[in-house]
Amino acid sequence: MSAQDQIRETVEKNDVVLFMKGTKTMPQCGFSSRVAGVLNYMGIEYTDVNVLADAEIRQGIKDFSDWPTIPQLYVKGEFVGGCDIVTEMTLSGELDTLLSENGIAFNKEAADKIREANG
Ligand SMILES: N[C@@H](CCC(=O)N[C@@H](CS)C(=O)NCC(=O)O)C(=O)O
Repeated sequence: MSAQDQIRETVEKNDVVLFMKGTKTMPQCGFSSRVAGVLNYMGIEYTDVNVLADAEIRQGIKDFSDWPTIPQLYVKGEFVGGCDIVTEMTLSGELDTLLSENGIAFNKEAADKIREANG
């Protein structure tokens, strides 16, 4: 299967996917660590894809989204953004809305705590 087919299948079969450097339990880059940390803290179930394990996926995900960097978050097959966008969306409450609209469970109190701590 080509890298593009593999990526498409992954984002179609899993509600929330984070393409990242390292894993959700052992991130290997500060940007990936920040996004995984938010998702972990908010108790969101997600699939992590370590792009450092596969050079074709690392390049392929940039081509797939036409976005030059990693991490990349997908919800229900749609590209959401990287670290800056996910951080902004967390602080503005837009991420809560997006998750709710897509029926993705998350811990609202934890999301509120992130906002309180960064408000
Ligand atoms: N501003 C970016 C920061 C992410 C970033 O700069 N990632 C770099 C360094 S980890 C990257 O993916 N470079 C391409 C690569 O390593 O393949 C964001 O919001 O996600």
